[in-house]
Amino acid sequence: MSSFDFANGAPKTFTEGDRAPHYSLNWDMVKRIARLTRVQFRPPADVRRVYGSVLLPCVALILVAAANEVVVYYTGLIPSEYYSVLVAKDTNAFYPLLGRSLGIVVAAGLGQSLVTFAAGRYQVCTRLVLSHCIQTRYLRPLPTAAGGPVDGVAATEYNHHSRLPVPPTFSSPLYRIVDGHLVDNPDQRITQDVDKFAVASSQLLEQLVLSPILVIYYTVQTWEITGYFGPLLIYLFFVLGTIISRFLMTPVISLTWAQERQEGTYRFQHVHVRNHAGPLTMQRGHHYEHLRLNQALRLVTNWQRRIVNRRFWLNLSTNVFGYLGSILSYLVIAIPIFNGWYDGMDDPAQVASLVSKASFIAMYLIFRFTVIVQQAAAFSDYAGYVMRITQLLDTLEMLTTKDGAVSKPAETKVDSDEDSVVKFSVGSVAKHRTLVAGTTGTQVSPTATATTALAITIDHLDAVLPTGYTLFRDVTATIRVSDHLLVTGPNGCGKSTLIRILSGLWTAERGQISLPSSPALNVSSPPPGLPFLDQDALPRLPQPYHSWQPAVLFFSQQPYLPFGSLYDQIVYPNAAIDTLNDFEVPTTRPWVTKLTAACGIRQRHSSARRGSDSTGHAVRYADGLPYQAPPRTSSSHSSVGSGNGDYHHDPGHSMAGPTSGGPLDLKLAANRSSHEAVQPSNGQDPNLSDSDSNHRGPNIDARSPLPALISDPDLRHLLHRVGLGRLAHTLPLHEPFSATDWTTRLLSPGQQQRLVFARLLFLNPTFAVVDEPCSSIDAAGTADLYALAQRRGITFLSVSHQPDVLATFHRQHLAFDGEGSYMLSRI
Ligand SMILES: Nc1ncnc2c1ncn2[C@@H]1O[C@H](COP(=O)(O)OP(=O)(O)OP(=O)(O)O)[C@@H](O)[C@H]1O
Repeated sequence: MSSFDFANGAPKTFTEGDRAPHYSLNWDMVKRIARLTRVQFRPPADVRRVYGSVLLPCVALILVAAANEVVVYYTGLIPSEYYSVLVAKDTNAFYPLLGRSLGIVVAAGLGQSLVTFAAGRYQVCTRLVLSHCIQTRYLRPLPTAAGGPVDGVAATEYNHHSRLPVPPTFSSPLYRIVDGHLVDNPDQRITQDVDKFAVASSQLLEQLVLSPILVIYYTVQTWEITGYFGPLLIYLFFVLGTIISRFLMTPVISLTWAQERQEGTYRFQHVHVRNHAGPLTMQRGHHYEHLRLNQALRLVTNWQRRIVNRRFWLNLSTNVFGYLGSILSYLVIAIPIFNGWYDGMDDPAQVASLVSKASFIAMYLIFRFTVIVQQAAAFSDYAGYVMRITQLLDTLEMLTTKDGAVSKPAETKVDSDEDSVVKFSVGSVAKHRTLVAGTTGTQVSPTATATTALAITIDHLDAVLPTGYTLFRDVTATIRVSDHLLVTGPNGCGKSTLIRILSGLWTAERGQISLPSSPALNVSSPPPGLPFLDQDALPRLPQPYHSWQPAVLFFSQQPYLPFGSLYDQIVYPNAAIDTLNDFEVPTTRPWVTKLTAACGIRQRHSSARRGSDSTGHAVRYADGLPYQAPPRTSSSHSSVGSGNGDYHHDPGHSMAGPTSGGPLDLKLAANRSSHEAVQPSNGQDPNLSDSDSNHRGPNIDARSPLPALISDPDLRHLLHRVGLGRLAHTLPLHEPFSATDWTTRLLSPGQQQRLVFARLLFLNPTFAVVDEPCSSIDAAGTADLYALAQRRGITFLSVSHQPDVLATFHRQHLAFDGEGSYMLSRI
C-alpha cells in the first residue's frame, strides 16, 4: 500500500500502528537509481559550469580506492614474508623487510586517508549538484492558473534570456507541492535526504565499483593456490549470503523511507514551536506542545525501533557471514594441504609462508564478497533516499513537463506588445477541485487578446471550494488606473480567494480575468532611469513600463519578509541575486592572499563564478516575476565599489531630508547618476545582455559586487517616511543579522507591515493588489501610507476590514455578503 498519492493530494498521516509502504529492490527501483544518477552526472550546463562535474571526484575516488587496494595487497603479503624470514632466521633479509614493510604500512595509512578524502569531495559535489538541480525545479516560476504558458515558452525561459512579456499570473511548484500536500517534507528531501544519499552513494561507490575487478583478480590467485575447489566454495558462500541479505534488506528500505518522513515531520514541529515561542508561552501552551512533541518523538522512534529490530537480523547475517568467511579461508587452504599438494616442500619456512599467503588471498576474496553482502545495509539506506528524492523529482516533473515547459493547451497566445493586456479565460473547463492549487495544474484554456486599456478586469467570476461550497458568484469589476477598489466582507467570504485567483495561485470555477502584463524584459540595453522618483516633480513615464517596473504587485495577508538585511527587505525580490550567486564560500586565508599577491598570482574569489550577471543588470526571479535592476551606478552602498574602483562615485548626490507628508523624495542610486557615470571601469560594456556575457563563461575577477538599488540615505529616508525611522537608525542596513528570522523576532506586526509597504513604494507598481496590508497599523498610519502610495501613482485593489479608514482612498467598493453575493458601488 502506498501512503502517497500524487493524483489525489494529501499524504496519509502515519500512526504508530501503520505499516510502511512496500518498496523493494525491483525494476522500478533500478530505473529510479538510473534516473537519479543521470541528474547527478549530467546536470544542466549552468549547474555544471558553476559546480563542476561530479564525474571528476567520482573518478578520483575510484582511482584512489584502486591505488589503495594495491597497497592493501602488499600489506597482506607482509606476514608471509616475515614467516619466511623469521623461520629461516635470516637477519640479512630481516632489516630490509622491516624497512619495506614500514613503507608499505605508511602508504596504507595514506591510501586509506586519501580514500576518505576523495569520498568526502565526492559527497560534497554530489550534494551541491543534486540539491541545486532540485531547488531550481522547486522554485522555478510556473505561469499557470488563469494563465498557462505563453506561446509555448517553457517556464524556465522566463529568465534573463527571455524577451517575452511577463505573464501576469504565476504559480510555482513550491506553492503547489506545499499547498496541495503533494509530497511530505520537500525541504527535508532537498536538504537532508540528498546529503544522506551522497554519503550512502559514496560508500557504495568506494566498496562496490572495484569489487568485480578485485573479485576476478583474487579468484585467479586463489585458483592457482587451491584449484577450482577454493573459488567454487567461496562463490557458493557468496550466493547464499546474497539471497539471505536480499530477503532481510527489503523491509529495511521501506522502513528507512518511513522513518525519514517522520523525521521531517518531527523536525518541522520543533521549528514551528521555535517560531512561535512567544505566543505559545504567553498562552501557557507548554503542556500541549510538550504532548505534541512527545507524540511526534514517539512516532519517529517507533520507526527507528522497527529499523533497529529489522537491522538486527540483517546485521546478524552479515556479521556471521563475515566471521564465517575468515574460517572459510583456512578451509580453502586446508584442502590442498590435506590433499598433499605441498608435500614436496621440505622447508617449513616455505610452507608457513605459503599458508600465510594463500590464506590472505583466499580471505581477501571472501572479504570482497563479504563487503558486497555487507553493503546490503548501506544499500537499503541508499534505496530509501533514492525513493524519497525521485518521488520529489517525479512530482516536480508532473507539475512541469520534462524540459521545464508547462503542459499547455495549444491555442495559448499572447500579444507581445509591451503595453498589452493579457486576457485569460479562467472558467468553463475548470473542475471544482482545481480551485485549490496542488492539482495537476490548469485545465483552463487561456486565450489572450491585446487591448490598450490598462486595467484589471474581473468578469463573471465564480469561486467554488473543493467541498462544492460556492464562495462567490458572478463577480464583475474593473479597476482602471486611479480607480481604486476596496473589497470588504465577513471572514471566510472569499476576499483572499479573489486575490489568490487574480495572482494565479488558484483557478476559478468560471469567469474571466485580465491583468496588465509586465513588459517584455529588455536586457540588451540599460533602462533610461527609474520612473518612480519624485512623482510630484517628474511626470510618470508613458507606457510601456519601464522594464523592471512590475505592472501588478500582489501582497498576501501575511507580510512576507525574506531572510536578509533591512536593505533586502526593501528591494525584494531584487536584492538577493548577489548573495544567491555567491556560490563559493571564500576560504582563502589571509596569508595565502598575501603570498599569492606577492607571487603575482590572481586568486579566484567567491564572486568569480557569478557568470550569469556580469553585465550589471541584476535580474531577479525570486517570486517568478522578473525585474530588471538598473545598470551599474554609483552608490553609497557600503559594499559597492568600495575600494575596488569599479564604479565612479557620484559626488552630486544629496540626501533628501525627511519630509512629512511631502512628496516622496526618494533618489534611488540608479536614478541619481547619468549612464556615462556608471560605466564600469573594468572595461565591461554594460549594454551586453546576460546571455552575451554567459557565452563568455564565468568571468574570473571581472566583476564587482552589484550596485545598491537604493542608496543608504535614500533607504533611511524611505524607512523614515513609512514610520520606521528609529529602525533605520538603529539597525544595520546591509548586514543580515545572525538570526535569520530577525524580522519576525525584532519587528512588531505593525512594523512588519510598514516594512512591506516601504517595499511597495520602492517597487512602485502600477497596480497593487493587497490583502489587509495595514491590519496591524493604526488609522492615522494607514491613511498616511495610502496617501503616500497614491501620490506615487499606485492604484489599489485592497482587501480590508477597515472600510472607514480606507474608503477615502478608494473609488469603488465591492462588498461580499458572505452568502456568495456581493454589491459593487462607487464611493
Ligand atoms: N487551501 C484551501 N483549501 C480549501 N479551502 C480553503 C483553502 N484556503 C481557504 N479555504 C477556504 O476558503 C474560504 C475563503 O477563505 P478566504 O481566505 O478567501 O477568506 P477571507 O474572506 O479572506 O477571510 P478573512 O477575512 O478571514 O481573511 C474559507 O472558508 C476557507 O476555509
